[in-house]
Amino acid sequence: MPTPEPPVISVQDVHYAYGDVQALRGVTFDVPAGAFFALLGPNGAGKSTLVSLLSTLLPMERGEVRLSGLDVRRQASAVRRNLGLVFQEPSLDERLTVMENLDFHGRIYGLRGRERQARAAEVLNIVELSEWQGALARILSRGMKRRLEIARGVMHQPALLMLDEPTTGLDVQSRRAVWSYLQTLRRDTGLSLLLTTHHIEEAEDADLVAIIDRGEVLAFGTPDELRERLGTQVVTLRGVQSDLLRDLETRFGAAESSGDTVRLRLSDPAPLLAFLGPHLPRISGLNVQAASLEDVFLDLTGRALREERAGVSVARPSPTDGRGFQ
Ligand SMILES: Nc1ncnc2c1ncn2[C@@H]1O[C@H](COP(=O)(O)OP(=O)(O)OP(=O)(O)O)[C@@H](O)[C@H]1O
Repeated sequence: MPTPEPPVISVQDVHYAYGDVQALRGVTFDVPAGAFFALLGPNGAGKSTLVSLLSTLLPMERGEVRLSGLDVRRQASAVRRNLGLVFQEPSLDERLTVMENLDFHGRIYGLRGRERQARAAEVLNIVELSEWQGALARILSRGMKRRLEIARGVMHQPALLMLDEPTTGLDVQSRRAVWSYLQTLRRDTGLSLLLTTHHIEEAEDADLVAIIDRGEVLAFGTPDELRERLGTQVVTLRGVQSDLLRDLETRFGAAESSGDTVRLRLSDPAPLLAFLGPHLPRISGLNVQAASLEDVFLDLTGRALREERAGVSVARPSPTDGRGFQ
């Protein structure tokens, strides 16, 4: 019988501290090979620390991390060969052409002449940059640069491509293009993806999501499982006066309110909608939606991820800030 493929990521009871700051407190999960996995968490949750341990940029302290069965502690160089990185900050050599950027990367990973050329042509084709192969990287648009970084990230055929906020700074069209190429790569090569993002809608498309906060995994599962755990529809009402809010809370339980906007999470919104009928002339807006990952995040952490991220600035150097392996 063939041995089953090991998980592409296996994290077992991982702890990590920077001096007194406990960044990871016993993180455990497995991601099966071929999966698109999203790591969601607010600023300081421990995402970069986890990603750095996985990519061998930080030394392991306690616990075990494996990539496709390879131990990051004892098989670090094999782990690196199996890993592609796409950084948040641009990391191309702007003085080189599109093809030279790929060629250089291929050389670092020990790809031989003909194999290197063939592979470069293949990945350029996937991201639709073949016609630009002779152009200097400097003249490409932001979206094209990101596509080239993806092509470079998979040039050496890694098992896992790690993407740190890959669509930051891209317009909607370029963002869609990036995702379309990533999906093609997954379909054609069985590549696994690890995404860190604050665009929750990008995580909605993931096969598996981990929500991490203060160094702990609060939830792990498919987006549907996470939403089902919350078990709800979200009803948002606008223009709600305080007497109506009191009435709503008495009948339907605690509501979140901000100004005159009120949100209620209910497994069945029908009784609320029936109750609201006579009050409709008094409210200015009514919306019913299935719970989103944002709602799950809010429920678990008590904070909105968007708010968390809004004030974030990139002051602290990060292992995924574009410098790559030292
Ligand atoms: N080099 C460091 N020295 C001291 N503390 C650090 C260092 N790097 C991270 N930390 C702390 O460890 C915790 C986890 O940080 P980490 O960068 O892993 O979180 P994150 O989820 O990646 O956040 P971000 O989205 O801002 O990158 C935070 O409390 C952070 O302040």
